[in-house]
Amino acid sequence: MRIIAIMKSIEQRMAAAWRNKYIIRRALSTQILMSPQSLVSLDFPENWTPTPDSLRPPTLNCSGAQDAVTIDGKLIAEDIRSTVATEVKRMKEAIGKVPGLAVILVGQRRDSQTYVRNKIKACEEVGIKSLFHELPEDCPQDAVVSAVSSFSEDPSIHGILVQLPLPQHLDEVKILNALRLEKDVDGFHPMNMGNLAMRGREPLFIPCAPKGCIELLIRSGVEIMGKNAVVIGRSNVVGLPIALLLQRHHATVSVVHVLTDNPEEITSEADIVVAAAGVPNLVRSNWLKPGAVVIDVGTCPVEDPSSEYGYRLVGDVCYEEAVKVASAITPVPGGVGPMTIAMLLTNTLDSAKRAYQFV
Ligand SMILES: NC(=O)C1=CN([C@@H]2O[C@H](COP(=O)(O)OP(=O)(O)OC[C@H]3O[C@@H](n4cnc5c(N)ncnc54)[C@H](OP(=O)(O)O)[C@@H]3O)[C@@H](O)[C@H]2O)C=CC1
Ligand SMILES: Nc1nc(=O)c2c([nH]1)NC[C@@H]1CN(c3ccc(C(=O)N[C@@H](CCC(=O)O)C(=O)O)cc3)C=[N+]21
Ligand SMILES: [Mg+2]
Repeated sequence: MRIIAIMKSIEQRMAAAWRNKYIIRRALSTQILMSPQSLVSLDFPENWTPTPDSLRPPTLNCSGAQDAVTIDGKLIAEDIRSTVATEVKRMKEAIGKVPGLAVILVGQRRDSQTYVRNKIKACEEVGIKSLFHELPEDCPQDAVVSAVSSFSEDPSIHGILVQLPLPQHLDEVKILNALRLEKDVDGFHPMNMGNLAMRGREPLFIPCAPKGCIELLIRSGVEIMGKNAVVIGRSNVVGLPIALLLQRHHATVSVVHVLTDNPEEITSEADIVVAAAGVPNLVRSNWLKPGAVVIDVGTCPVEDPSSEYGYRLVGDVCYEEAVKVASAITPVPGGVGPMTIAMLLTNTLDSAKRAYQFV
């Protein structure tokens, strides 16, 4: 009996030692897992100046007595954009080429028009060439497919983005199939998603908003490894890839959706909450564990005659309540949105570097 007990205890200790070694090895290989070109960087860039807020690392399990730190996505995105600008300049000087992005917008959605405008403006600022192709709401399927196909053939274009959602009558799958894998800067191609999901494989591109969320967490000093993360939403473009990315960073991930029983109960167990449901103010204070880190991806346009374009953006998280409970939170606007655009720029730059074999 005694010998068995001793054997058991040695076995347990060995298992624990192995587990710790495994975790450390994993941490060290995170950079490889993510690959340098698929993430901007896991370290702070040299020219990054921390804000007073970001100097105060969000502490998990705090009492909630203090208001949450605001994670400034706009500031972090600006920093990434300036790094991209430097790289584009270096590329232009060395080989006389610049990255090119094609943006296809079908229809008249006001919010889509704003996002597309922001994307094109961001390209201009960093020296990426952008081509904007606008099509009417009622345009035939063939017209969209042929626009995608012609950009797929154009060697000066390294990224193609078809702004979603498309009008009802269009077949999203067929249209995105016309998009060359090497130019899928949105990361929506099944081959990119499959490689993101599988261990030991690397996608060519990681979807922009999910990649932006992870960058925000890393650059704010939030540890992901070993933490409970809850993703609200499971769409192909946001919820699913975020859940996959969090797993790559060794979080324990739950995904909550419309058919989930007691979503608030599950979410209130989370150290990290990523809300991507598209439901304004869905996440209330009772959904959150004190000290949780909250990333709000939701951008829901609501009528507001007093604002510039007749609407304003509302997040999935009730900010006023969450700020009292969480340890860190992203605002809407000024959180994930600007990061999504910054990641689009880095994906386009990476794609051009790959095309010209420029390091
Ligand atoms: N900031 C940014 O850069 C970006 C913001 N967005 C925003 O993110 C939000 C989500 O986008 P997207 O994924 O495309 O939206 P979808 O409508 O495609 O997906 C929404 C997901 O949320 C789930 N969901 C909806 N309502 C609830 C609820 N009450 N409780 C729990 N889960 C719910 C749905 O569940 P089910 O699957 O069961 O239907 C679905 O999986 C939108 O507001 C969008 O505008 C998107 C991209 C980038
Ligand atoms: N193929 C495709 N790729 C996308 O990446 C994609 C898409 N379709 N369809 C819609 C969603 C939404 N999305 C946003 C991008 C920028 C902001 C953004 O810049 N937001 C700013 C404010 C915007 C404003 O000026 O109103 C902010 O949150 O601070 C928001 C949301 C990308 N999406
Ligand atoms: Mg949708």
